[in-house]
Amino acid sequence: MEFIEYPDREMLMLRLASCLQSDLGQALRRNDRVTFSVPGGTTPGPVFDILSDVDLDWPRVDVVLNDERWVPEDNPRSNTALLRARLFQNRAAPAGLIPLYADTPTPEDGLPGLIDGVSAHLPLDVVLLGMGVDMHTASLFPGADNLTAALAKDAPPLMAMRADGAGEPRITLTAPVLRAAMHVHILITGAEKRAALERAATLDPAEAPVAAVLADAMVHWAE
Ligand SMILES: O=C(O)[C@H](O)[C@@H](O)[C@H](O)[C@H](O)COP(=O)(O)O
Repeated sequence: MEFIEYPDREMLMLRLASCLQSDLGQALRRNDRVTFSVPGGTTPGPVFDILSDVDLDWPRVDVVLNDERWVPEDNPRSNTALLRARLFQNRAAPAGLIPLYADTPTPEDGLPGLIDGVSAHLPLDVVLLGMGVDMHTASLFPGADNLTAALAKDAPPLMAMRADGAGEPRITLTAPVLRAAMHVHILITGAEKRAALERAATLDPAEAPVAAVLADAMVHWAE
């Protein structure tokens, strides 16, 4: 794991966007199309704003969320809506979107079609992840009913997850798919998440799911 500390959040977002642009550009020189996986949540918006206007062959980039809450795009909790508002703008507007939501009553009903869609774009080339203070990443939550299955080497690429049993239904990329990416970046801010990340580095993924992807990750942090 490489840990990079930035003097402030503005510099963090600028330098991380530059790293991602470089990794994506490298992948585009090797492949006709590249797959870029990104988080939802409240932290990555500024990186998306910067990335949306960097010089890349965006029509050859396919974007897939790390995870999605099982809500339609008109719901304020939708990560897909976040991407449309903050990343699929400017030069990045023509990038492809690999869906992680389908209009079915439950995630389990939508999974087969979504798995087909994601599988056609594996392995991931560049992954940006967030992390919660509980050391979850994507929707791989400590204590989730099927976390063991989502961490297993033979996990399917996507699984339905619930944070704690009856929690909000979500769909998440699983640990082996995230770990197999050519470049893995983790974006965290604040002292609490730094402490949580340092703790996660000493724990098993069953207790700290982010530990499943730390080994080859580049962690980007500012206060
Ligand atoms: O759907 C989501 O919320 C994300 O994919 C999730 O894994 C996120 O990265 C962490 O929960 C951190 O979220 P914040 O950036 O809001 O702290």
